[in-house]
Amino acid sequence: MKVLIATKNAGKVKEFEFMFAEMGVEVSSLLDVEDAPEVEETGTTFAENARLKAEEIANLYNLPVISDDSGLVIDAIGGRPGVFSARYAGIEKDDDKNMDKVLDEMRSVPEHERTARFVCTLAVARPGKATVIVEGHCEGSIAYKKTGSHGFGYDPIFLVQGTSNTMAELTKEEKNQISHRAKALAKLKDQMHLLF
Ligand SMILES: O=P(O)(O)OP(=O)(O)OP(=O)(O)OC[C@H]1O[C@@H](n2cnc3c(O)ncnc32)[C@H](O)[C@@H]1O
Ligand SMILES: [Mg+2]
Repeated sequence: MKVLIATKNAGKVKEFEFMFAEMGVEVSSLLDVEDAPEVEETGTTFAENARLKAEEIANLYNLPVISDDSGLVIDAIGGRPGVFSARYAGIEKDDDKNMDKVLDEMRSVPEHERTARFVCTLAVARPGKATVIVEGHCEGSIAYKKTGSHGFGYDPIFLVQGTSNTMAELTKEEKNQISHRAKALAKLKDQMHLLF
C-alpha cells in the first residue's frame, strides 16, 4: 500500500514515512513527482489551505491524496506566524530567517507570556468525493534561542510543554509520539480505507 502526500516539505515527508511505516504503508510525495505544481496557499486558515492543496493534487493526478497545512501559533503576537509560518521572513522559506524573526519579535516578552502551539491540519481528498479534514495541536512555548538539531522548521525554538527541551532536541520517535502531526494522523487512523 502506498499513499501520496501532497507536500514538497522534506521534513514533513520524513515524519509521514516514519508514522505510516508502522501501519505498513509506503509514502511518496510531490518531491518524487516531476513538474508537480506549486499550489497557491490563498486561504486564511490551515483547513482552507490543506483543502486547496489536497483537492488540486487529487484532481490533477486522479488519486486520493493527503495534504498537510501546519504552522506555529504564538499567543503574544496575535497568533502569528500562523498560516504564514513557511514564508514568515520572506518567500524563500528559510527556516533560520523565520526563527530569527520570531525570536526578535519575542525578545522582550516574559516567560509566562510566551505560550504557543504547533497546529497540523490534514486533508484527505479523493476525486469526486467529499474531502475529510482533521486537526492536531501540540502545546508549548517559545524559547529565547535556538537549541537542538533534529526535526525541521521552528522545532529549535519550540519548548515542549512540561519539559525543558525544544522539539529539535527530541528524537524522531519522541517527536512522533507527541507532535501535532502525529495527533492529527491518529484522528485519521480509522479512516485509512478512504485512501486505498
Ligand atoms: O505546503 P507544503 O508543500 O506542504 O510545505 P510547506 O513547508 O510550505 O508547509 P506549510 O505551508 O504547511 O507551512 C508550514 C510551516 O510551518 C512550520 N512547521 C510545520 N510543521 C512543523 C513542525 O513539525 N516542526 C517545526 N515547524 C513546523 C514549517 O516552517 C513549515 O514550513
Ligand atoms: Mg506551503
